[in-house]
Amino acid sequence: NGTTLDDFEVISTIGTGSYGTCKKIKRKKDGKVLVWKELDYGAMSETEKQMLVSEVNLLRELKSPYIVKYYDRIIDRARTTIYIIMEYCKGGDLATIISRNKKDSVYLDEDFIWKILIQLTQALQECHQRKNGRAVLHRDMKPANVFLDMDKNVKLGDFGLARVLHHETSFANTYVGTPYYMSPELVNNMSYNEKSDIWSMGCVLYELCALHPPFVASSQTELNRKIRLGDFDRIPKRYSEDLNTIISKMLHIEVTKRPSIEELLADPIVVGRRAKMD
Ligand SMILES: CNC(=O)c1c(C)[nH]c(/C=C2\C(=O)Nc3ccc(Cl)cc32)c1C
Repeated sequence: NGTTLDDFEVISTIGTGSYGTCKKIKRKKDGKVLVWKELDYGAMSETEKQMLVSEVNLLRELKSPYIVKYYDRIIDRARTTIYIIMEYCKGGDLATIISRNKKDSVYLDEDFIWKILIQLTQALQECHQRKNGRAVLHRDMKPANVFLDMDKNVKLGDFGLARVLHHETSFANTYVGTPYYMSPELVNNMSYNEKSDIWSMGCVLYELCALHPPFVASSQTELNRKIRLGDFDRIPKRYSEDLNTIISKMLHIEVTKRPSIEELLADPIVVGRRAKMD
């Protein structure tokens, strides 16, 4: 592709994480506002670079109104940096929204939470539909990886990139943040599967209601114990039994009892709510 860095103007830096830096940019030819993620692959092994390439290619394949749109990529060999150009999500990330509402002690509206529930489920449906045999598991669904566009529609971001960068050997593995959203099967060192994404989605939706994760502890060991037990308080009473029922189903500690994406979308409660929204 003929895209170069000169085709864009950097407006501001949005965030910096273990993955690299996210910047708000403007495309000069038409003024369109986008973002790019700058990833320095200088310290990556050949394997990690291959993984990064395949993750970016997967991102290109995923087409859903509820997944951040991939536009292009630029490779600057002189700076060993890859720039991944994606859509701008004006509403920001759910982690910021949750912490702001928590600070102001303001609960989020139930309708807003249902909209996120339904759109996140549809985003995962796109991921789990096997792409040429490969299911793209998100692996790192958490409030900081769920974004909103200017109409407050969900944009699921940060796919396998997180996995590539948390690849044990890369520097990015300097462990940041507590794994509140780790599923029981992962705590028990079993394999990650589609149902693990359902569990994480349940944690995100629970946190949107309660403004804190379902399982909180001051140590990893204590957190693992709580996750294994699977006991959590009901979401605040201002929220309906229907919402509590659906979120509780997603947080079933037994993988087999946890609904799949298809089962969630076919659940009468979800069907009923979607009918009211469309
Ligand atoms: C407080 N959060 C923000 O201000 C914010 C805004 C306005 N946008 C973002 C993030 C993204 C954004 O705007 N587009 C994105 C595409 C992919 C990924 Cl992984 C992230 C983004 C963030 C974190």
